[in-house]
Amino acid sequence: MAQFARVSRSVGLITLQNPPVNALSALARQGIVDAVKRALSDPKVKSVVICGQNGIFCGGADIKEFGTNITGPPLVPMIHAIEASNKPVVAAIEGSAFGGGLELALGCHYRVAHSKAKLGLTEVTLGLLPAAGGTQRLPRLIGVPAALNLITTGRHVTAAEALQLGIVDQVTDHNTVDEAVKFALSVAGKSLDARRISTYPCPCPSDVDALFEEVMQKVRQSARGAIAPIACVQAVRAAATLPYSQGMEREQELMATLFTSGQARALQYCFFAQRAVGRWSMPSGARWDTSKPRSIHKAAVIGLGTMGRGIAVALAQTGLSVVAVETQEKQFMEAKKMVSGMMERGAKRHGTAPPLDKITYSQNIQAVADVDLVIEAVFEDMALKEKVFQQLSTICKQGTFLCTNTSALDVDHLASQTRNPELVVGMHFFAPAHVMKLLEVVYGPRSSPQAVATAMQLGKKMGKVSVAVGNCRGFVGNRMLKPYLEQALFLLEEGATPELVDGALEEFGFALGVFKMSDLSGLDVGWKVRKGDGLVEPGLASGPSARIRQGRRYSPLGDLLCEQGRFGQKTGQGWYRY
Ligand SMILES: CCCCCC/C=C/CC(=O)SCCNC(=O)CCNC(=O)[C@H](O)C(C)(C)COP(=O)(O)OP(=O)(O)OC[C@H]1O[C@@H](n2cnc3c(N)ncnc32)[C@H](O)[C@@H]1OP(=O)(O)O
Repeated sequence: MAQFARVSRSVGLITLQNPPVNALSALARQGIVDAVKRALSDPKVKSVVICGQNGIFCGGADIKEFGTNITGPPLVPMIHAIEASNKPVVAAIEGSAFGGGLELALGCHYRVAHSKAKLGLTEVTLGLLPAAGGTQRLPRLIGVPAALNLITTGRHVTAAEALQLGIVDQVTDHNTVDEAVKFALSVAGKSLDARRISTYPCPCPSDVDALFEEVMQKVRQSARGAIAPIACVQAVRAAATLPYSQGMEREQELMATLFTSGQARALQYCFFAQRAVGRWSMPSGARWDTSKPRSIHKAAVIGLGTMGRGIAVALAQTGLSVVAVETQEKQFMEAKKMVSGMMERGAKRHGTAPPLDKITYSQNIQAVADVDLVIEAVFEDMALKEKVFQQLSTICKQGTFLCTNTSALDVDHLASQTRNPELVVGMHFFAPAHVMKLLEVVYGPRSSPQAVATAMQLGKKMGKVSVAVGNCRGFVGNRMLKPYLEQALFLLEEGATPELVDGALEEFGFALGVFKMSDLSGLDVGWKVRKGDGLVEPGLASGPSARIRQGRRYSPLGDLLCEQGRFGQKTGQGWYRY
């Protein structure tokens, strides 16, 4: 799992070989330990380069090993042995160096990265902390504030930023291993005293207490119930206030509390689940690996209400040309302003230019004639959607994929309104569509594998976690949401306020409470669906009997709000007043 070779006469080249991401499994760690021993004991080897095969340095510890009886050499002593080596060790970073992979690189004396490489201590995203010395070495290398930022968020930095921060010593556009070998030759025989990060003093501001107090407050607010970011701050605090060896002890102690936590297990489950959904299949036997998607360059969005606006922004941010169609004058003018504002705010956050020129607006549905894919996002009304699909079927060029953003309606019925039902799938986004990661790709019995593959690929390109689901009322996402919404309403009937329920959910870790989320999505959509399901019975006498529908407990509170025209943010009133 790690190959050793001598190159350029005096450089020991250790190549991690554990596809697909060179994760540090027990065998890989054993391979590294053996190869390092060999390099250090070979008198012809004057310096060492560690790299990963297939253009990726290392994706970190092997997450599949977590929760199992971990065997093989542990990471911490392995990295210490590399750092303690009296021959210079250079990490050649291509692709990714994440988690334990970056910690391995921080144990090396030098780091050379390819310009396209990404680096990060990503453990926090898996409910952990960088427990192979990462919380102790990174602050010593780049300072406490920058290290806190990286470790508590797990964000990926580019090679350029890593160079600026001082994480890497050289960035190259050429062959990284060749450059690292050259580098290794140039530093052979030089003193390593100033290159062992664990021996550095931790650069620390004078008022450590105030700094950590402030950071802890910020992290508590943004982490919302997550325990790993808090432990990350505590571990970095140990780096700032304790000698290295004691800091390491603290790091291990904190990791032990996280390692078996429910949060870590859930986040790791989520990591693999998000990858598993990419391996979709259909009842016909069509699969992700046998279905070829088509490239989409130009797309259209029909209907610029709450969802349509978000979808248009998400498509434009992906770099696609977008035709945004809204036939109602008032909504059209409002949407144009809102969409531009959304793109400007997004661009400001990312320090990029807003892709305003990617969207052309029209009040005429004929404007979609030459697009590769249409996403219909008109109001949740079957008759209206039927009409739109009939029109699209005649207007669009041959082969255009026709997608619906319906949250519950029958995709197959919509397909039957078109000449080419095989081109029809659902692309169901969640509000706000330019932010939320989940995308349901809904296939009907007539959807072609290519239509599904194309929608799945487009979703991935848009940064979404795309999940292929069958065609049934509410699909999967809204079926999961239903009991959650129901229980929230029952809490109101039992005396809670929307604010109280939302507060508890947000404290638990939800980005938005259920009532705020419903106001954002629009209450009228669910109302329409409930009417379609025969659940809405206006004018019923109050009291317990009115609260049983179709044999189950039912709360009409959402319906009562909608009867008053309170549809959420878009009407200025919903569960809250705006
Ligand atoms: C007491 C114990 C002490 C331990 C102390 C040390 C602790 C260290 C903690 C860590 O290092 S935790 C791991 C940190 N690493 C990460 O967060 C990186 C996770 N991976 C990624 O972000 C991405 O996979 C990638 C590396 C950027 C590659 O992305 P890409 O889109 O190219 O491919 P994917 O589809 O995501 O992955 C391909 C394939 O590889 C599997 N995989 C990825 N990373 C790991 C990993 N670290 N361990 C095991 N398996 C990994 C992934 O599941 C995919 O597999 P599949 O079968 O094809 O689904």
